[in-house]
Amino acid sequence: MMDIRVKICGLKTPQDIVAAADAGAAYIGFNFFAKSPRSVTVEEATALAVEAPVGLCKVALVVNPDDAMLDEITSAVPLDMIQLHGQETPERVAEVKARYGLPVMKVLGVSTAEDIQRIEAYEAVADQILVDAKAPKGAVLPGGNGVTFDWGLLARKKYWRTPWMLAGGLTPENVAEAIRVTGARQVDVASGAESAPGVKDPARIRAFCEAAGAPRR
Ligand SMILES: O=C(O)c1ccccc1N[C@@H]1O[C@H](COP(=O)(O)O)[C@@H](O)[C@H]1O
Repeated sequence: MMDIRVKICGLKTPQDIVAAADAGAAYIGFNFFAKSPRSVTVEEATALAVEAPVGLCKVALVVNPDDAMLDEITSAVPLDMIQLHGQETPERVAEVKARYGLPVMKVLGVSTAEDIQRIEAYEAVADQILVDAKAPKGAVLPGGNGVTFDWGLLARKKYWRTPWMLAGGLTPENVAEAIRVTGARQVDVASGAESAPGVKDPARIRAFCEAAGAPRR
């Protein structure tokens, strides 16, 4: 069986990074959305990223960032990928890729079949697509809400032009079923690996990676 690549998102402490690396995660995410309980400052992310084990893909999660914000983050934090988690257009995705020379993962929220069609326009420009649940109406956060969507919608998308990752309410308890239904080879978790909002739980990180089928360390 092929290994699944896991992203643990919203890491805030050196212990979180050790737990993710030991559990076999392939990606770690630093969240720069200030309203999130998982957010870190540029200084905090820099300190975490410089100590992260070589080989872990370090991802900056940003929401509708302007160039000034991205300039500040990318000039300080050693990063491997930018995750655009807002309403960025395909043109903006291409612009960010060209300006910063980093792979870009564009997030698209899904709740209906039409949302799946919207993905196509981004496959031509993004290096990866992250498919997340749409945020509930009135939610403060555009992601990280712990809500799932109908995974059957994704099972019907047969052809992908670019690597993609599944997110949205994934937990150690449901991730194996989500992978089975969608055929995802990469999965992402934020709240499902926590004991309280913004507090990662090493046991849940380990359980998530094991249930997903991440390579054992
Ligand atoms: O995690 C957050 O707080 C967050 C805030 C703003 C945008 C995105 C955010 N998280 C991303 O959303 C997915 C799904 O989260 P969850 O697992 O349902 O809690 C997560 O993997 C992050 O990439």
